[in-house]
Amino acid sequence: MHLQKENRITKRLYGQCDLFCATSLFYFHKDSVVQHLIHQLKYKGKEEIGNWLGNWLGEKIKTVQDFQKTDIVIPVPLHKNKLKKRGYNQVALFGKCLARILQAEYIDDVLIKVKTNTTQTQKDLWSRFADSKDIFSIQNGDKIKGKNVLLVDDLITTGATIESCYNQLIKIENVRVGLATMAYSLLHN
Ligand SMILES: O=P(O)(O)OC[C@H]1O[C@H](OP(=O)(O)OP(=O)(O)O)[C@H](O)[C@@H]1O
Repeated sequence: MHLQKENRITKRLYGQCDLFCATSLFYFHKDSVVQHLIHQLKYKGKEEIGNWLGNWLGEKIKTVQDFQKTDIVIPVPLHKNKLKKRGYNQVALFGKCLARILQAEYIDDVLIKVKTNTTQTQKDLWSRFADSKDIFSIQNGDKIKGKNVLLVDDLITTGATIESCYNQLIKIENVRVGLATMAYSLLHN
């Protein structure tokens, strides 16, 4: 997907997010190995899976011109309560690997999650968008002024989470946003 500037992700987010690059390492299907992997990473303490997936995707995108434009990698944040409970952000190692390989900076104190939403996983499309609105915010915005930011997450389903993050990031002057995720769900296509 990383080789096509227009791909399933940019099409899904068309009109919502204008991205300088977008890719996902895997497609996500219910009851698949990928679902199992992400489940282990998120809920079973297998944090190191993020490293492995980050290196894997990093090696694929490091020679692609659009991804080379990345200055900063920013993870979709967890709310502080969830971070405390889980012990780690499941996309942190993934993002750090991508930052290292793309020779970019990893920054996790600009985009923050200010409201808790209930897990997206059990919701219909409308609720996902309604509940994702205004749950993120920006602090220390100067750090990303004029930069190309690669936003990273584990999974895109409807794109509501990404759109909500995107809308915050572009509030900062001359920020451009790209996207890299571990998996992309075809469920809502
Ligand atoms: O594209 P979307 O429809 O927005 O869904 C994708 C989002 O849903 C999940 O988060 P969730 O808030 O459910 O995380 P949790 O499992 O930690 O509660 C996942 O980690 C993505 O961030």
